[in-house]
Amino acid sequence: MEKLSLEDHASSSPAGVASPGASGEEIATSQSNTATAEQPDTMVEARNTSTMGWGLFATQKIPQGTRIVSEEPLIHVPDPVYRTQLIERFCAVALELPNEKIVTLSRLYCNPNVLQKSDSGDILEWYKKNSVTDANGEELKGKKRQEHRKKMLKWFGIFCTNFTGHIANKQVGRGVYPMFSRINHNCLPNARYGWNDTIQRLTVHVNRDIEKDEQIFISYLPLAYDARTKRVKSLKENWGFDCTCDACCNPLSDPPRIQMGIMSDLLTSYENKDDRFPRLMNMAPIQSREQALEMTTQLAKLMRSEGLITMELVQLYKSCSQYCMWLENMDEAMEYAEKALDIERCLIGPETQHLDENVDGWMRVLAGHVASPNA
Ligand SMILES: C[S@@+](CC[C@H](N)C(=O)[O-])C[C@H]1O[C@@H](n2cnc3c(N)ncnc32)[C@H](O)[C@@H]1O
Repeated sequence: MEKLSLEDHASSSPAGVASPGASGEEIATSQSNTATAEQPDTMVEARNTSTMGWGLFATQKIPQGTRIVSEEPLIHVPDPVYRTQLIERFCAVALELPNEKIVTLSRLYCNPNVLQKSDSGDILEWYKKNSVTDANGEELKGKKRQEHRKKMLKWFGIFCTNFTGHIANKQVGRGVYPMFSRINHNCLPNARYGWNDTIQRLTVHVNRDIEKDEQIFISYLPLAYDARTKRVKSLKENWGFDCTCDACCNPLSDPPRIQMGIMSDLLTSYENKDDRFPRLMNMAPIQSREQALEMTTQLAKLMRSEGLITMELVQLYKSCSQYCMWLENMDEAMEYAEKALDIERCLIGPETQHLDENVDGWMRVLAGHVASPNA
């Protein structure tokens, strides 16, 4: 794989600091982690940090593109239509979980902000309609039933704090993963996560070389281009913390992100043949494939110089490749496709059959076009 040249913007937290974490409980991550051939279970471990509760740390140097986590869900809840349905489904699934899984779940962090006022009442309603039994099959009554209900509310809070979307066994749902749940946020993440439908696992890959004892970070936010104030607000509202990452503390990191956002919106306007955004911004719209190629190349360059190695970058290189093909520059089309493939492999690994438009598929289209250019 081509070495992606990145500036090292890593923010690392002190390793092994003995101070109370968000959850304040000891965990043995190597037990909860499902190791695979690609994932030695010694490569990363959860450690307490001084400011972020638990975090995931590298126990050794890790080369860029390495899969550091590959997990099956601890719990899977089918996607609901509304909140009450989520609670009903969660309670039903949680009740069936084997004890060791409940123990693992209950050790994870619970962000108190995630629970809504109505949740406690909705759980009470569920308990009114359903019988709950103990390990011997005897129905829980009175105080025991009440205690169980309180625990259920806590487990639900933990679930809401840590779940991520997935498609387990062809069913769209939400899953909690023990190792993944310990990864903190950074607006300049050094890792990327995603559900891999091909191998039916949640995977995390590092997007640059990682030093021993460095903390692993993902981004909790969907878009890298958002400005600092927007990111800080969203993280506070949804995850309950004040982001103090380098990008949020340094006002100079804002102009490139804002610039990237504008470039991305201009490109979207061109692709959608909708000039409202450039008119609103009083900017010249993109008018030709040559201009679109130029702007996409610049945007990709800016992302790389900022250290943002994300799936957006894969899409940008793929678009560059597409524009080059339309402009009948097949050599460059292939070069951009290879760059896209390099980054896709780095962030997902080779198992990408589940993606509708993976780069392998695009390369086959390119090869077909070279074989019969007028097809
Ligand atoms: C999914 S958990 C991550 C692991 C968590 N730190 C733990 O102790 O298990 C998400 C929570 O971690 C904390 N967190 C994540 N990133 C953080 C950051 N950059 N700064 C401070 N707290 C952070 C917040 O409390 C957030 O709600």
